[in-house]
Amino acid sequence: QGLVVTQLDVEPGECIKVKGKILSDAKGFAVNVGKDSGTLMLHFNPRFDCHGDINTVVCNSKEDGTWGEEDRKADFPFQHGDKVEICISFDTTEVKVKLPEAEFEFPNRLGMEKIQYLAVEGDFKVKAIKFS
Ligand SMILES: C=CCO[C@@H]1O[C@H](CO)[C@@H](O[C@@H]2O[C@H](CO)[C@H](O)[C@H](OCc3cn(Cc4cccc(/C=C/CN=C(N)N)c4)nn3)[C@H]2O)[C@H](O)[C@H]1NC(C)=O
Repeated sequence: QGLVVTQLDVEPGECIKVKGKILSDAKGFAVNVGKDSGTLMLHFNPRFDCHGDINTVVCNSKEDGTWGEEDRKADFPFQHGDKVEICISFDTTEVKVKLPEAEFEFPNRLGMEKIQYLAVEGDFKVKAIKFS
């Protein structure tokens, strides 16, 4: 189990910054934000080699424990061993994942108005978390 932060109150326009390092033999990692583990605004899941996906960012939402439709992104701006800084922000229509050289968007399917939960899972070593 990775880092889990609960009792957050992140509002639209605010930013959650996760700094860390991808393991050198990473198969995949995930950053989840939402209400709790069963209700996710965004499951941001870069896959190097897992579930049959190679170098693919898979995004999804989860409502009361049920996954939504997956959204596979074209961009894969990650490499084994990379130090990454991921900024997550949202508004009522979409959630954005900003990296220094890439940006991903995903619809705010559940119309969530605040983020109360953050979890980082898989082959990623969290160095710092910043809320701004
Ligand atoms: C083709 C067959 C049917 O279709 C597949 O059906 C699978 C099951 O539904 C989906 O997979 C599911 O997709 C979900 C998103 O939609 C979640 O990602 C879920 O994972 C949840 C989960 C998270 N976590 C923690 C975690 C997260 C990241 C890395 C690790 C560990 C790395 C291990 N490191 C090693 N070993 N070095 C661990 N555990 N489970 C995944 O199982 C596939 O996408 C889907 N594929 C396609 C093409 O449609």
